[in-house]
Amino acid sequence: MENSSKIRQHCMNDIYPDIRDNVPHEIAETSFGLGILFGVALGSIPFLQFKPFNLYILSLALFHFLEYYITAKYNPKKVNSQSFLLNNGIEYTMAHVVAVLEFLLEGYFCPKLKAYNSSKFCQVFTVIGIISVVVGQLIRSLAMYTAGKSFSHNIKIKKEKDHTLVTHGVYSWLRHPSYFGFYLWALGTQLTLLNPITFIGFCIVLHQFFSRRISFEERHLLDFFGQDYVKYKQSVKIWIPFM
Ligand SMILES: C[S@@+](CC[C@H](N)C(=O)[O-])C[C@H]1O[C@@H](n2cnc3c(N)ncnc32)[C@H](O)[C@@H]1O
Repeated sequence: MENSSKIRQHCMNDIYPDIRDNVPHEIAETSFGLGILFGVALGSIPFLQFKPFNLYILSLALFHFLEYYITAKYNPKKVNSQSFLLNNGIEYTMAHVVAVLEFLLEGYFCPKLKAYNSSKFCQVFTVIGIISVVVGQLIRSLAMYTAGKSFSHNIKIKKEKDHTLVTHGVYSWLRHPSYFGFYLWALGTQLTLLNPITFIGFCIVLHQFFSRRISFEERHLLDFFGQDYVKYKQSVKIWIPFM
């Protein structure tokens, strides 16, 4: 009884996601698909020679699931089927297609380069990659949780009523923590795959992408929050290299 009145109150406060943007069977299918991918990648680790590939698939499935889950839990008014970020632009899809191709080609022609246990060199890079993926994912998810209603996957060009300047928690030591987390996560996936070419490619593409995105986003944040954003910008760094 108490539960149902709470739910009614939430509905009245418009806290629940708009069902028209969250078609239930689509959300169920996507979550199921990501869960299957995660389960297969995890379950087949002991049987496959190229374990870095399993770790890569695990990190991809978890990343896309968490994008929707954290938005749904901490920013439910903004969640929609696109929040999985599976349609994250042609560049994102191409980057991962090229990464998989590099992995497969190098795995075929130079299998020693791809086997985690073939040398100390491979082990060190795989471990650094896994740590980067985990830390990057944690920072990204923490940023989404901390920013709450002020977070949106699309950059806002008009200030919404519930948009406040976030300067606490992870935002007090990184100015764009979700981008920093994504940057670390993405480079970590390429280190885990032991992919030298796409690692360098990701460094260049991500740097260009975030430079453009941050300067556009900050123009609007200055517009929304004026002097408060100027002060914040002066005191907290981005920490993405060369930005
Ligand atoms: C994809 S989120 C990225 C947020 C932030 N750049 C980050 O990396 O954590 C983009 C939205 O967050 C908002 N935003 C960015 N920094 C913010 C801050 N410190 N406080 C409130 N909103 C912020 C922007 O206005 C934009 O609409």
